[in-house]
Amino acid sequence: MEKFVEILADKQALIERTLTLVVEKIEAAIGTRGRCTIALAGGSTPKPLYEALSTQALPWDKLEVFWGDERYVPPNHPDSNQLMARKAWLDHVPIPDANIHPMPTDGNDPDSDAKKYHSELGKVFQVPESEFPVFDLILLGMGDDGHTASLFPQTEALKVRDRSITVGNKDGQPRITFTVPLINQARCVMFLVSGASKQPALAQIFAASAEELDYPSRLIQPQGELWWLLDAAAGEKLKR
Ligand SMILES: O=C1O[C@H](COP(=O)(O)O)[C@@H](O)[C@H](O)[C@H]1O
Repeated sequence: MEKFVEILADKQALIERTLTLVVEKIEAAIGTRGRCTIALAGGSTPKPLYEALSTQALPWDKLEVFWGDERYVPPNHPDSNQLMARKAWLDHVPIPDANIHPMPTDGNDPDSDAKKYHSELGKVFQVPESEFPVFDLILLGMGDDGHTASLFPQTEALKVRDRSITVGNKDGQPRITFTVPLINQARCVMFLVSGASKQPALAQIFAASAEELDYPSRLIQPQGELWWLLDAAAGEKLKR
């Protein structure tokens, strides 16, 4: 793993730097492999990044878009990570619908929907279901509690090692999420973190030792590049 940590002056600088890196990674993947497989983060932090991506001229038909996690709500629900990314970015660029792979969340069976998405990954990546696909780029956020994707502290989802997709648990509510081994297979993982409320968790995640099950983002150690992109408010204490 190659690890990079950057602390940017403010949220705007964070978004601009991330935009540059994401465009570089997309172009490099398409140049090398003919397509780019990307997984998107939800939450509030990446929205301006997605808005900025919507203004770029990229070979959109070469992008295969997935989500790293999803709230278990219908796709038109205000909490849907898919809806946010579509409104901010995907609805504004000529990306074929077949290249957009939302997590199924409108049934009544999160376990079965997690299995369906696992199968969908196998088909798009053309790997047997027993193997973990290798994403070109996985975008992640981090919650104030150190969770990433829908891998929440002290939950069963953190221990899943035999499949790509599982059911997360946010205060008793199910979510669909990438598992740790799937994320760790990626060529590049980028954390995008903004705001002072993230400082306590970041201190634990960057500490020499801390309980991984309490701070799930510590479990993210990809075989490729790991980027931590922070604004000054989030990264202030890490500078000292
Ligand atoms: O619930 C979620 O939270 C995290 C962090 O979100 P943020 O609002 O603090 O940026 C996010 O990465 C995840 O995808 C989302 O479902």
